[in-house]
Amino acid sequence: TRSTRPQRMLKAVQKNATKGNPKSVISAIDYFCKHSEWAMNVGDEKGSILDSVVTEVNPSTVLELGTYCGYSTVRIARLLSPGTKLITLEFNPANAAVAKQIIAYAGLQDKVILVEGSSGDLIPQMKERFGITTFDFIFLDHWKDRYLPDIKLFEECGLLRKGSVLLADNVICPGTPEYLEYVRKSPRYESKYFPAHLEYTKVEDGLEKSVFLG
Ligand SMILES: Nc1ncnc2c1ncn2[C@@H]1O[C@H](/C=C/CNC(=O)c2cc([N+](=O)[O-])cc(O)c2O)[C@@H](O)[C@H]1O
Ligand SMILES: [Mg+2]
Repeated sequence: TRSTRPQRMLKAVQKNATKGNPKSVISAIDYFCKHSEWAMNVGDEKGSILDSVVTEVNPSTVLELGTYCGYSTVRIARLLSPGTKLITLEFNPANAAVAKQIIAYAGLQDKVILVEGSSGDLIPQMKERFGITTFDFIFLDHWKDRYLPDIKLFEECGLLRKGSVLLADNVICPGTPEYLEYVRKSPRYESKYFPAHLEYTKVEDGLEKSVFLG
């Protein structure tokens, strides 16, 4: 049977990137998406904004919703201080399998805990399964209609503290209007929009950074 796009992306990484070199893995995926097949990675332009926010926050506890092929997982994990791990949630086993291999190719497997399952089920388990009290940094990049229910779940589960940073991809395209309205209107968040473009295109998109005020 024909291969899948994530499988072809993995092949491109294995062919064009250098094992153990996260930067080369990121470049190989961006090249694949620009010259072979578009894929829904956060991409290089928004990825640079992601990098700057992760560097600024320098988080000790990190969660990513929607691993997909692991592109943003690699971007984030390569910037974490020694001993810090990021938890990433992915409910599609085929995508998780590809992401696992891409993360390992980058040499970042010791900095990543990839959990198969849905955010709705797993978020309430974070404390007991991973000994998390609160998250310093959360990257939302999963199904867009899950952003709002999941941020409310974070509040209900007491997983946010004063200063927790949530960074959401695609708030313009495909768009997350209900989430955007919530974080911009709620007195419990200080929100800021970072304009950019939909990965590998000229279509407007951007990231919304929301700081929990406690
Ligand atoms: N609740 C959940 N728990 C765990 N994993 C979950 C999940 N919901 C989705 N996922 C996984 O996250 C990925 C989906 C991302 C949706 N992004 C998108 O739909 C998307 C679309 C465009 N686009 O159409 O231009 C551009 C983008 O940057 C995008 O992120 C898939 O791998 C899916 O299996
Ligand atoms: Mg996205």
